[in-house]
Amino acid sequence: MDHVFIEGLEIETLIGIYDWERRIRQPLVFDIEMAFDNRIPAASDAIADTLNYKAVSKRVVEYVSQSDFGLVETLAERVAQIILTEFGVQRVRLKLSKPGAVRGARAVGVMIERSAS
Ligand SMILES: Nc1nc2c(c(=O)[nH]1)N=C([C@H](O)[C@@H](O)CO)CN2
Repeated sequence: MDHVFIEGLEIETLIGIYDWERRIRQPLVFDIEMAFDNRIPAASDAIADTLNYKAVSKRVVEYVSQSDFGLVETLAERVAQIILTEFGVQRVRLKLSKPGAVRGARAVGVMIERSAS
């Protein structure tokens, strides 16, 4: 299966379960893989025939930067649903990393894979 991907998309937002986290903004990093048949846009060489990674990135930044969830799990699910429903993607794999949240770890977070129903 072919994919359009977005790697290392860093977005600052309000996220976390602790009181001190409710008062600051923290960086999150998104790695996103979206199933998409590469042969369709390759046949026409037209941006209209592809899954536009710039448009998806813009929408994810807009949503995440205005969100204020406690858990990374909740945010990951919401972003995956936006990609499936608003961009007509059949399957999305999403890794949400919270760098610096745990001392000694480069990042922690979740990885999910969801399909359009
Ligand atoms: N599975 C999760 N574990 C934890 C989360 C989370 O969102 N999902 N969040 C926290 C805190 O907000 C943490 O990131 C602060 O350092 C702890 N565990």
